[in-house]
Amino acid sequence: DFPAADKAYHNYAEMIAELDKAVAAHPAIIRKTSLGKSYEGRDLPLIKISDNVAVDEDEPEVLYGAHQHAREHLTVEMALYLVKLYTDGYGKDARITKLVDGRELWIVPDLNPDGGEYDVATGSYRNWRKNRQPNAGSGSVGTDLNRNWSYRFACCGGSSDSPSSETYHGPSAFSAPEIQRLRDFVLSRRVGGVQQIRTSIDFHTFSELILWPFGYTTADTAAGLNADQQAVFQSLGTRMANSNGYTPEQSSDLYITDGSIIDWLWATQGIFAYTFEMYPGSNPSGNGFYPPASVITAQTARNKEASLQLAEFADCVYRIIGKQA
Ligand SMILES: CC(C)C[C@H](NS(N)(=O)=O)C(=O)O
Ligand SMILES: [Ca+2]
Ligand SMILES: [Ca+2]
Ligand SMILES: [Zn+2]
Repeated sequence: DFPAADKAYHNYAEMIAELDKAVAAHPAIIRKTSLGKSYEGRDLPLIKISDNVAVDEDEPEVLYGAHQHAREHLTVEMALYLVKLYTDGYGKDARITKLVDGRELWIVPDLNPDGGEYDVATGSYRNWRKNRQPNAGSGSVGTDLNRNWSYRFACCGGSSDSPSSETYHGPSAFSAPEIQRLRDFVLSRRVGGVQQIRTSIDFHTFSELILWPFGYTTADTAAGLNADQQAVFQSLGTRMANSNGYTPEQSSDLYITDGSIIDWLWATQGIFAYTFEMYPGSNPSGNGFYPPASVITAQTARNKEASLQLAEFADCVYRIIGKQA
């Protein structure tokens, strides 16, 4: 479990219990199902929040994801914050109510439960990043889930071929079961050949950044990402950054990554997908991946406005540059 001082962070069982509490309290608007299982067999919970939640209605869909990287525990707290925001606010806050009535909101609170549990298993942090899948022919364990997506997989020096590396991309794209499960869910949201999910945030820590595609190239525009689309990404990214004080930039401005989730979500599904790197902004005296539990409330609420904007623009993201699709 987490070190005693950090007990306010939710371990896997506590996270599941928190989700079940929300479902019990608001059954008309929230439903918990599953993406399937992690490598070690843990359930990967999938949350849907919407009016008539059991019905697939013709409403723009939004995906919030968290915890691809094990040590980035604050992102699980961010996902739980969003669950509470959209359920406790329903029927009370007009803006929240309008979104829950007019959108279908998907939240994946924990894509890497095996890594997260391993990181805290001894009561002292292990600084673990990857999943817990063994690598054939190697003593090293784990694939970097944010390098295992298939778009431009291992193309450009943005990941490692070495199983012992923190950014090991895995033996092939989609080799990690957790990534297969999230891929399958996103593909299942193609209805009549049209992807219903319009916008997405993948939460990470740290550095306080809002990042948009592409990660695999420093070029602002490229095949599959034209000037209008780049302008949309930049405009919405900047607007969200104005609300939370993060720095908005193209993902590759930080460093080149290949096989990342947002490149796949955009290039293959046309989803306006962002990576949020949360608090802290820089590496303090300690370890930036383990901020004290005392910051959870402020640093999750800090992303309220941006999270709502992402959902509000999901009906037509091009509106933000004054255009239609
Ligand atoms: C999304 C990219 C550009 C940054 C991310 N950084 S993290 N969250 O692993 O420290 C990563 O390396 O996956
Ligand atoms: Ca609905
Ligand atoms: Ca729908
Ligand atoms: Zn990360």
